[in-house]
Amino acid sequence: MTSSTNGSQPLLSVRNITLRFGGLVALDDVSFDVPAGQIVGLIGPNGAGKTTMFNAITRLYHPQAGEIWYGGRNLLSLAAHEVPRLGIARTFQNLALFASMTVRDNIRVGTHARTKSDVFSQALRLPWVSREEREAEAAVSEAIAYLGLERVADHPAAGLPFGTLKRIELARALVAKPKLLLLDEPAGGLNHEEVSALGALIKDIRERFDVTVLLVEHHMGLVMSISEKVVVLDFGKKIAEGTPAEVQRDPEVIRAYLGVEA
Ligand SMILES: Nc1ncnc2c1ncn2[C@@H]1O[C@H](COP(=O)(O)OP(=O)(O)OP(=O)(O)O)[C@@H](O)[C@H]1O
Repeated sequence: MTSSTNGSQPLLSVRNITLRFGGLVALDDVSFDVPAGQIVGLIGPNGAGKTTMFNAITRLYHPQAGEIWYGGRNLLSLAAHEVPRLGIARTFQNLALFASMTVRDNIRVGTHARTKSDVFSQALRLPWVSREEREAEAAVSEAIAYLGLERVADHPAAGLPFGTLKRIELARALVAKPKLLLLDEPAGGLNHEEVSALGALIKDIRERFDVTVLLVEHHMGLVMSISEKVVVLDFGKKIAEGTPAEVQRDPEVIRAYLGVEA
């Protein structure tokens, strides 16, 4: 196994996570750190456990063992609904948008993670509620412009091209003002030009929004070109961790991908 080369503090620290579905061990004693400010790739063949790891971090799945530390808190002691308020946002492999809602309304859903108003304070029209609403609305418009969605902003999401839907999901994650952005196969279904534009976009997002990125992706060119560090899973186990160059020449990784001894 290779070592990673970084000096920054971890924003996310996954410690000895084991998660089983009945007899199937989807994650087997997996540990890794996501240093603050970095782009970290989480890769592995189909069924390796990548999405399961995202679902464990966001509390949709419940690991049987281990800890997930984020900014001094063990996420496993929290409920799923508490996670977005900590500044963790995600996109989904199979998109999770509301088809009949407009693009703008879909993106606005992401702002609920950052606002603190409830039905009572909204009903009373407390002054901070309208300020919060104005700020949220400005963030929605900013994300629409940043991701080039102005032309479709008032269209329903249904029927829009796949690449556009992916950008809408990204906009929805960004308006939540995340500190940690979990991207699940953002390049899936995109063409060659769209993938290279996406690489530049993810790097720009990291700078502009000051986020840390954990990226699940099958597109090796993308992962290797933008990640500072790559973690490799195979059949639920971590088989390698290191810089893209270290991981690419790791015999275990080559074996896992090619199915042959290196
Ligand atoms: N809800 C579930 N119930 C039962 N088994 C599951 C569930 N979710 C995932 N699995 C199983 O856990 C294993 C890991 O799946 P997971 O989706 O995390 O892999 P992945 O690395 O994301 O794969 P892919 O690259 O194909 O998306 C697989 O064997 C999968 O069938």
